[in-house]
Order: sequence, then C-alpha cells, then structure tokens
Amino acid sequence: MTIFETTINSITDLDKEAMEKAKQRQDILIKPLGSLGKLEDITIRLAGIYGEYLFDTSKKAVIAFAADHGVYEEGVAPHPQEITRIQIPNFVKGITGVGALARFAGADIYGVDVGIKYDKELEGVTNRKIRQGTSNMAKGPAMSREEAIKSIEIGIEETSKLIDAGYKVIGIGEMGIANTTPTSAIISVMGSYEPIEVTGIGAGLNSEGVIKKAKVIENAINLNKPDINDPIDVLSKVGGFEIGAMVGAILCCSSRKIPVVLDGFISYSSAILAIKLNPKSKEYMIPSHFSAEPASNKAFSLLGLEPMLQMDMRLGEGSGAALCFNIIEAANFAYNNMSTFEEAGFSV
Ligand SMILES: O=C(O)c1ccc[n+]([C@@H]2O[C@H](COP(=O)([O-])O)[C@@H](O)[C@H]2O)c1
Ligand SMILES: Cc1cc2nc[nH]c2cc1C
Repeated sequence: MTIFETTINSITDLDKEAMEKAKQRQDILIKPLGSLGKLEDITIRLAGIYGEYLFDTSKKAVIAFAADHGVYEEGVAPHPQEITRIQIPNFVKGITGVGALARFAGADIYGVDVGIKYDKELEGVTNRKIRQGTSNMAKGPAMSREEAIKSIEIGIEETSKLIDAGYKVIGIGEMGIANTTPTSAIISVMGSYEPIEVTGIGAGLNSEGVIKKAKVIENAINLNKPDINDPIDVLSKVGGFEIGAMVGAILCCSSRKIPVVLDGFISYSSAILAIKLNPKSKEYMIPSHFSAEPASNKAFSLLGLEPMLQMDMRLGEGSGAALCFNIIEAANFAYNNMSTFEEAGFSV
C-alpha cells in the first residue's frame, strides 16, 4: 500500500471513553454545568483525539505549504506572483501575520515549498517542489492525478516529521498568490454551487475582477469536468499543490491522533476534500475562524463544522490557526487548573 492509502485507511473514531472521562471532569469543576461552552467542548474533543483525558497541548506548530498557480495568467489575482516566494521565507522568520501570531502563541512555524514558480532554494523553507506552479486550469487540468496524490503525500510526510518531533497540536497554513481561484473552484464543484456564489475578492480584487474570476472558474469547470465523487480528480483538475498538501496534513494528523487546526478559506477546501476521502478525518479538525471570503458560510455548511472565531480575517498563511492556539491552550489550562467543587470545599 502507498503512504496515501495507508494513511487514509488508518483513521479511526475518537476515543469515546476518554471523552466521557473529560466530560465528567468538566462537570465537577467549580462552575455551573456547561458554562465554559466551547472551551469545554474543545477539551472533550481533544481527549477523544489523544485517547487520554489529561493531555499537554503546549508543543504546537503551524505548517504552511506554498505554491504557485498557472491560472494566475488569467488575471484572477491582484498581486504579483513573486509574492509567494518572497513571503514564505518571511513566515519562518516570524515577521508575517502568521509568523508573529505563532510566536505570540509560543508555536513554531515551518514552511514547505510544494510548487513555487522559482528555481532557487528559499531560506529556511523545506524544498518539496513538485514543479514550478500548476498548469493553467482555464486551458486544461491544473495537474496530473499522480501529482495530486504526490501533493497529498508530501503533506503527509512533512506533517509526520513534526508529529515524530513531538508536536501535539498542528495548524495548517498556505501561501500562494491566486490560490483563492482553485479554492472557489473546489467549493463550487463539491457543493454544486454556481462559481459566482462562491467567488470573492481573495487578497483584494475589485468587483469587476470578482466577476471575471468567477467566469474563469466556470470555464475551467466546464472544460475539465471534475468528478464530484472523486476528490483526487477534483484536486488534479481545478486544485493546487498547497491545497493538496494541506489535505495530506489533515489526513496525517487524523491517522496519528493529533488535532489539526484549520485556518481560512483555502484550508476549508482542503478539509472538504479530506472529509470526502475519509469522513472520520472531520473529527480531528478544529476549525479556527470564519474567513471574510463570502463563501465561508457555504464552505462551513459543507464541512458541517462551526468555527470558533469571527474576526473578519482573510490573510490566510495559517494566521487564524495560530490565533486559535491561544484559545486551545486557555481551554486546556482552565480544564487542568480549575478546582473541583470538592477541592474547593463546596457541598452541592
Ligand atoms: O485565508 C483566507 O481566508 C484568505 C482569503 C483571501 C486570500 N488569502 C491569501 O491571499 C492569497 C490568495 O489570494 P488571491 O487573491 O491571490 O487568490 C493567498 O496567499 C492566501 O494566503 C487568504
Ligand atoms: C503581501 C501579501 C501577504 C500575503 N499573505 C498571504 N497572502 C498574501 C498576499 C499578499 C499580497
């Protein structure tokens, strides 16, 4: 079996016994039952993921995958393509949005080049380049089926290294000028939405630009005819290398019982594909925030998940995941450090 098949086949259900024990502990802490709301839910879910009712969430990392997109040449993005290669080393230096937010949360950040349009090594970035950007999906498939599986396998392998190194919480991020175009295409296909319903400004298009972008997406879908029942077909025809790598990161975390914190709009498309590959992977996902891209509500209804925060963020990079690390840690700290009624001398 390939690493792709082994990973998909080794995802199991959450540990119900550990979840029950976590719920019992939450219920004896000095507070009205359920009053910490989602903070309680997070700890119960983490117990189910780790398979133990007490756990350490302090070692955290964001893994960000970067790639370029052939569809950029259709004029679907407002910024120069070079920003992909300029920005990803800055993630690792800690000076971008995700870099700063990860540092604030005490998390490490890793960058992986899965397909940047550049022929040199990038400082501090792991080189797993498949090729220098996808093909233009407006003219044919973005990548081959083999490349789509390869992108997922790179995500699995690079995430696995972090889990081997002891990371207990993994956030996923990305960098790829034009990547909201494949993202909207995937959400359009997987949710049977009209492209215009799921297309937004990305990093800052004007309203004419959005209409043109939706048209490019519509044409690409009509030309390539991705099969809604085959997530690899969808990824290969209208996806991106970093989107595939995030699918791999999600599947890897799920198979190795590590929570995977989703980020913004682009990560939603990876999560949708991962769930289609194995619905159990959803249990391991912690959605962080609700991206300001207009199709976020549609993406979340496809995912069947509810984000923790609505901050009007649309940066990507893994910034929302890094921000939510603070909430996860706060939830776990309260769960570990609050007194029980009995310890505090209450008799109820
Ligand atoms: O995470 C989000 O919700 C999000 C929404 C819009 C844009 N982005 C970021 O902006 C880039 C893609 O935007 P665009 O307009 O070039 O397709 C890419 O590098 C993403 O990280 C991210
Ligand atoms: C500067 C810049 C930073 C980004 N980070 C993620 N997408 C981005 C797009 C731009 C343009």
